[in-house]
Amino acid sequence: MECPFSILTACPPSLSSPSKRFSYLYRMNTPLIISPGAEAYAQSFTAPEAGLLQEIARFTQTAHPHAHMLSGQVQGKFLSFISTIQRPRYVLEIGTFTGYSALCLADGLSPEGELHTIECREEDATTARNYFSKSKRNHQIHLHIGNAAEIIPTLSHQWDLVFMDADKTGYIGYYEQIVPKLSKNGIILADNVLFHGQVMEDPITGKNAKAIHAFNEHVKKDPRTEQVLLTIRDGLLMIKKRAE
Ligand SMILES: C[S@@+](CC[C@H](N)C(=O)[O-])C[C@H]1O[C@@H](n2cnc3c(N)ncnc32)[C@H](O)[C@@H]1O
Repeated sequence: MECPFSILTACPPSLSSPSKRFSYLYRMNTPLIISPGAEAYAQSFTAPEAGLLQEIARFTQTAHPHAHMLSGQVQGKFLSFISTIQRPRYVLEIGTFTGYSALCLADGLSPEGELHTIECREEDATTARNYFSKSKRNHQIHLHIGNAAEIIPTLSHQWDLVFMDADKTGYIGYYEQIVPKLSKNGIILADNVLFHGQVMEDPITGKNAKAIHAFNEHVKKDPRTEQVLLTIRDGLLMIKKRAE
């Protein structure tokens, strides 16, 4: 009997072969490090997305050639939970894409809070801006267009919550820019730290997987912080300052 949360139920019935189903799930934001069945099960037992997030996800999955970059429902809800529990004043996101994760991170902003999100691709920034304008948080969202490494030093806030989700070779640099500006109970969440499982290869061959592994090592050795690597989606590294 077919498991109700197997790869089959997560795919349109027209996709008959396993390879077609895997490629469908990859495009639909399911990096294969987590089994597609487990991902489908997790999605079905995660609270549904708000209407605007559904709209962004639908648009991205049908119209964007890099739809797999979208955080998606499970990770998005996790970001939203952290934000609503923490009630941050200042949130930083590196890698806006079409705006999905930014709106999740904005969920818990305090009334005077600000979310700063950075995107280098004009086209994606325009898409995100359009969706932000439909959100009740629009007045609290500051979208910066350009290279994150140059923009971060121009922002003088103490960050309560940071989501790092851009070019993987930049992670160590972003981390070093952010740690001195992390608030006392601030949290950094770094995405794709399993890099589709490629960080576990020996030797690691891909440029991005190498950069991510170097980042994971860098954080592990840093006496200023401590971290937990969560196997959500493509891996999320949650980092905070060490208690003094
Ligand atoms: C994985 S996507 C972000 C996905 C988004 N956080 C979400 O969950 O929907 C990465 C984004 O980072 C942007 N990006 C890559 N390098 C960048 C850089 N150096 N500065 C700013 N944005 C960058 C890319 O254009 C892309 O839109």
